Amino acid sequence: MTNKIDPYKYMKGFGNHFSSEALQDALPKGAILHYFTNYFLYYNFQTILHFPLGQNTPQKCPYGLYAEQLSGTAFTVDRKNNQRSWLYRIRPSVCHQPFTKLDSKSHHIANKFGIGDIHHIPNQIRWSPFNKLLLEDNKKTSNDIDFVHGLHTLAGAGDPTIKNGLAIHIYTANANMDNTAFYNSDGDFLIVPQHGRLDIITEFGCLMVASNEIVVIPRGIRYSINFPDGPSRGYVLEVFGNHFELPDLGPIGANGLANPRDFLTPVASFEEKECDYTIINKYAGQLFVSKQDHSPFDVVAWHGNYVPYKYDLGKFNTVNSVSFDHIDPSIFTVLTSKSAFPGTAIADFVIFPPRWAVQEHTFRPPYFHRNCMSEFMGLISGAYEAKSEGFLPGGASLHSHMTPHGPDSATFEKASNDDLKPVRVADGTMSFMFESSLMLGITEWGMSNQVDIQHDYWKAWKELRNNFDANKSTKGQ
Ligand SMILES: O=C(O)Cc1cc(O)ccc1O
Ligand SMILES: [Fe+2]
Repeated sequence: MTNKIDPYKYMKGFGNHFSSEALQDALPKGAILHYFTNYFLYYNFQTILHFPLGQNTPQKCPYGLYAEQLSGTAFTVDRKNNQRSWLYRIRPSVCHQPFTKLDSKSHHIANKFGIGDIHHIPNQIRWSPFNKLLLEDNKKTSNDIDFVHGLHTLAGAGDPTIKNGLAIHIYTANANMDNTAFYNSDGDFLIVPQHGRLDIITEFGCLMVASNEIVVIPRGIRYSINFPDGPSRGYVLEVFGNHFELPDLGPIGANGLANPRDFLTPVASFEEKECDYTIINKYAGQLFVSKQDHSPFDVVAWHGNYVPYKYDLGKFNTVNSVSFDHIDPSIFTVLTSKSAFPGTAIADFVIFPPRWAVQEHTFRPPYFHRNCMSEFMGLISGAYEAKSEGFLPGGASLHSHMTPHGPDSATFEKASNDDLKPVRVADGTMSFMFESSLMLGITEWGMSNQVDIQHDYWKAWKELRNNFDANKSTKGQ
């Protein structure tokens, strides 16, 4: 049995406490045993009245469902940060056979990010689009790589076992996860599809996620991904610590950047399916597999604030300088996963959306800089304003701690001489940055010949000439 509700309906809001029922009254409304006295007729009777009382664990749940809590934060976390959802399901998740570990050779997920485990390199690094995987990976044909097996860890720092750190994965895949679901115990996935839509079935409902949208699936939530457009590619930012939240707005005020009501969470939708089902779990960077005899997507109703959600990057409300100078890219932060140090993220998800550039007497593209943070960038479509060539959709770059970088020679030359009228920047393009306070290292795979590292990337800045003339001052103009 499946419910008749359109599975791709969404509820709006970020951090809301949602309630959703695929069958009417599947959420426990609570029951109160009420002693009712009718003085006129001189008899007492007892009745059960149904009130809209928010009970989570009634003695018996509606429709014979099981109640199950999914905690996204410790029980004792302060109320404003506490995240949990209650799921009312045909069977509790515990109905599965024991997990067994998958051979690490059967997948490409890394679990060690320490010194000596992966490559920490101070050079500027750029990868051409990750194209090779579908054809060459493990000699598989282009017909049989699902999302989990198409995941390749490219970079990372920290350790999921101490809930501190992040990993960056690239996926290229085309096969549906038939009768297979995945959940991650290590961290939350922020998925950036670059090519091809993701048709995602989750315990909370279904999401269709296209390029220029992102989806966040917090740890523990089970899901399957299908690829309705065939071979697909994208980036994944996994954070091991705090969940993603909207950045504070400070002097910007109460509105702007990613507006909360543009985040979409699916409505409840379920299937009652008895069949051989495989559950894959990423646990401490290893994959474990378990069998069960039914679909895990059997949640008939749920309520809570620990949920998957998607966001259309085209809805980002961009702010920037309307006078002069290039403002730091933190103005483009969509979501952040905070560390224990105020203002210092484990990972910020930052985008560079199409916008107007109007700054006067200003070098408008990104400046030359060295940063105490790691900057990993990817390109969804179009071209990035700081690079005239070589940074391509589906490719990536990494500029690590204190690694100098900035506009390439051609961009510098052009922007130093441009007529500074108001212009559209990056029309039709979308690039993004995963910026981290941790020092990112690159995995064996990220350095291997299965990817295309552009070894001449350093030449992007080679043509920057010495323009110095001690006798010539333009007074900064
Ligand atoms: O390096 C990059 O291209 C990202 C970036 C963009 C920007 O506008 C300012 C600083 C910065 O690191
Ligand atoms: Fe940068």
